[in-house]
Amino acid sequence: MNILDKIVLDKRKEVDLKKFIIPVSQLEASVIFQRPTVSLANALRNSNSGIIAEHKRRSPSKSVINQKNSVADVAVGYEKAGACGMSVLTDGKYFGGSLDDLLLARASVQMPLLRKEFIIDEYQLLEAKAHGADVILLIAAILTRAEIKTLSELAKQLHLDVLLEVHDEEELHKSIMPSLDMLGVNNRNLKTFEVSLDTSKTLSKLIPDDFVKVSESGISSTEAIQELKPYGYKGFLIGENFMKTDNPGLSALQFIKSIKQ
Ligand SMILES: O=C(O)c1ccccc1NCC(=O)[C@H](O)[C@H](O)COP(=O)(O)O
Repeated sequence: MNILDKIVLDKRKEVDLKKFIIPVSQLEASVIFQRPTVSLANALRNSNSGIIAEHKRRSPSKSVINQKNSVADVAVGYEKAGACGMSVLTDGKYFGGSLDDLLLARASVQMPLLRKEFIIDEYQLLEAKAHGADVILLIAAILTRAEIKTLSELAKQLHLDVLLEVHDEEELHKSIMPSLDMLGVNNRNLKTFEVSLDTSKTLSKLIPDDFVKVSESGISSTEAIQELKPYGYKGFLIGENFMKTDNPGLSALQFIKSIKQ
């Protein structure tokens, strides 16, 4: 069984249990649920850095990345650095994240927040909104076309942006539909965990111009950004490169400054 299959099996159990503990009515009644959302797609269209900076403690490919910095400090640092948005991993078992992380980030910054999660159920969209997310991630590798349609259309009704993530051509062809805002190409091969920017380069020409293109994973230098921009990428999702340092906000600041030079 591959890592995504394992994560999805655990996620199904987790979501089914959570529905009993916190009913939808309670999520919808929260004050934060009514908050107006901010579009990450628009922020990326109008930016010349395009950085989406991620809060990431650990991952299946790296057992320890950062256990030290608080999510609030990281969020404030990323916003001051000029990031277009922040990605907050909310999976506990594999990434050491939580919905509390999302809430703490929301309480600390105004920039668009992406709930980085393995979304398989409409309930998780309501949770995302009730914890301050502006954007949700849908991963083509774990969803059918019908599920992508249902989830993305609900997200749009909730005024959430949708970032759809693909790893290959087949996932891309299966997923394209008008209810998506951004198309993310993940450079990490989830079987080997190897990263290659060639994945973004190869798939870029197959992504229609109506979608904001985002390159995800394995970006560790400003040269990589300069290499990807001619392929039409407006967004760059970076986690480990910032989080592995003592001061992720400062690291993002230096990175963004050097892109703009
Ligand atoms: O990061 C992993 O090891 C991983 C494994 C299995 C599924 C997803 C995984 N990562 C999620 C992400 O998409 C990345 O955290 C994100 O793109 C940032 O990547 P990086 O800059 O390489 O930390």
